[in-house]
Amino acid sequence: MTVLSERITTNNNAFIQDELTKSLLSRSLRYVKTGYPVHFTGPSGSGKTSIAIALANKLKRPVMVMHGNHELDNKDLIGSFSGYTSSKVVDQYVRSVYKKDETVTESWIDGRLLEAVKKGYTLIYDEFSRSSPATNNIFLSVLEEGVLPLYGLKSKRPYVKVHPKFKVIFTSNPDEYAGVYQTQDALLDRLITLHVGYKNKEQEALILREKLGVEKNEAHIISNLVQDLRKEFGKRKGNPSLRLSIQITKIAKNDDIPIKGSNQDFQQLCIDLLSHSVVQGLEITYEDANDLIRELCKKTT
Ligand SMILES: Nc1ncnc2c1ncn2[C@@H]1O[C@H](COP(=O)(O)OP(=O)(O)OP(=O)(O)O)[C@@H](O)[C@H]1O
Repeated sequence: MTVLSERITTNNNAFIQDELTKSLLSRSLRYVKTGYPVHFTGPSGSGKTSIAIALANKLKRPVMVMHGNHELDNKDLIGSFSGYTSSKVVDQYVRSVYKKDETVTESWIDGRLLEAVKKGYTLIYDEFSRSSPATNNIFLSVLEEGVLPLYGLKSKRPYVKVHPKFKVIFTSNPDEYAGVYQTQDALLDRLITLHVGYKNKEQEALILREKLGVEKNEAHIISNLVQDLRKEFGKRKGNPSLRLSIQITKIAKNDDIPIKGSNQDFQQLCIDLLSHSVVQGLEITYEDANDLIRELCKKTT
């Protein structure tokens, strides 16, 4: 279980807000505060999880992060019995009298959703569409009726009431819906879905500068290169993401590789980090992908 109790402070983890991001964050905060769960959707590495964490931090409650996956089930969400505990009292106050009192109780461990719902945490349900619809169904009662049904829990009450401060923020990648689980319309109908797209050149360069402390022209070289590659991709899937721009910048900075399109070490670094996605996305050979990346690097100088 991941409970993020500290606010993000280090520069590396800084959440950089350009005008668009600021606006998205303040609009989503308004919706969450009014009681509507927000769902950030967009391609891989576009910043969905980062904005979800930034939004959760604004709510100033403990934050719990849960990652969707096909094995997640009601036991993970509600909880389960983990075994038995027994206690024994032996009373031999009077030597000739032996009295034994033994109690055996099943021990229960709260699941993540139950804990968050009871304690009023902010739950980030990252990549929720990777979990099966049967698992996600439980969110319908939480969001609609404000109760969490306690299947399998041998308690007198069949549900717990949702804490008034409990909030949930969802993220998903629409590219992953195909071939995985179809997102349930009933659940989506209860969420305010906001699209998080790739940043433009300026936004991406700003993040590289402020997060990693590179010079303005260096940040632009990397953001231009990645943006030019995105143009080559057009509407194809697997576009190079902000995550890749960050990786290139971090490695170049860490290893003193000059961030210059004409520098061979820099070109090689870009080839190493970008060629696989270029081969997959553009369906070309590694040789062609390497040539393309090298040419685009040279253009950035
Ligand atoms: N506004 C921002 N400021 C600083 N860093 C950011 C910002 N947005 C995204 N990042 C960084 O970009 C990278 C990708 O972001 P993130 O993990 O949030 O994307 P994602 O859309 O959730 O990706 P995935 O779908 O692959 O999980 C991370 O390293 C994150 O720290």
